[in-house]
Amino acid sequence: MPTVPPTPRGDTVNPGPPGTPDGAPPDALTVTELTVAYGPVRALRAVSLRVPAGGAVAVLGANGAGKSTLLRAISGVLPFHGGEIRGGRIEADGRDLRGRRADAIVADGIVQVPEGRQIFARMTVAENLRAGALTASRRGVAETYDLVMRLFPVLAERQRQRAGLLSGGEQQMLAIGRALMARPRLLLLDEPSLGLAPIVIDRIADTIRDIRRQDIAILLIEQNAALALDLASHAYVLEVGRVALSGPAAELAATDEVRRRYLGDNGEIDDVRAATRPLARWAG
Ligand SMILES: Nc1ncnc2c1ncn2[C@@H]1O[C@H](COP(=O)(O)OP(=O)(O)OP(=O)(O)O)[C@@H](O)[C@H]1O
Repeated sequence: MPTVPPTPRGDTVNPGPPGTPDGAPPDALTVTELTVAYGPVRALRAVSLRVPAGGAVAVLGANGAGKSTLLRAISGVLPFHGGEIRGGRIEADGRDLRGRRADAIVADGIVQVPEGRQIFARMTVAENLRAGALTASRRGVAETYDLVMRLFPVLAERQRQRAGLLSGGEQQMLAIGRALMARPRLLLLDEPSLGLAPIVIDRIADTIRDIRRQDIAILLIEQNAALALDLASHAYVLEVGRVALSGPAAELAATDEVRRRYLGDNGEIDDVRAATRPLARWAG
């Protein structure tokens, strides 16, 4: 798995990879004033956000806020009408993604784990994983496969099993593992906790933390705000297609609005403590 090399800041003789003026790696993703419409329905209005290299950013929002539309536009399956999306592999120096095909964007290093997993049920676990490597160069596939086996021991035990026989949590792990096989620089996660039991969500959350340690940036879309704010260092709140709030995750989690609307703070202080307990760990 390639990692983002540390870049010597301020070194004018060897500024490292192309990127920001101070030689830091370019952001994994920069979205500027993005506007997307479905016919007459404006789903996103001038949305701007960024995911730094190796960073984890969450997008929160109620049903219909535009979260899935944002991911679809980034991954190239939905054309966008206004604004700009830049990102991808470090060598591409923040490539403009307008008009690029979805498979080219995967090859650029931006890989989505779709909502509802969408694994190939009749194929084995190993075949699903290898399918994820189809757009990646052949070099390094075996190493990446080994990394996925280490990250997901449960998949290692079931490599020959048909994917349709896995539990919901295991299928989610397989979907994430398959995305990792494309060796992303940025992983787009669409509602990874959806429909899973709390104990399984904890395991998925641990895996997402492990992935962050591989220097892979993450953009996480979640309705489970407590989980998203726990995993991410920065978050954006979408409301009816616009960014209503953004900031460091721990700060957002402390705002009245986020507590009331997204963390279930209805004045019952015990519930709030339970919902925000993991945040204190991250804030510290
Ligand atoms: N294919 C479509 N055709 C027309 N309108 C759509 C389509 N998909 C989404 N929309 C509309 O775009 C807006 C944003 O939807 P989107 O699915 O991106 O929201 P979301 O935040 O992901 O919500 P959810 O979690 O319910 O999927 C909503 O008003 C929705 O009704």
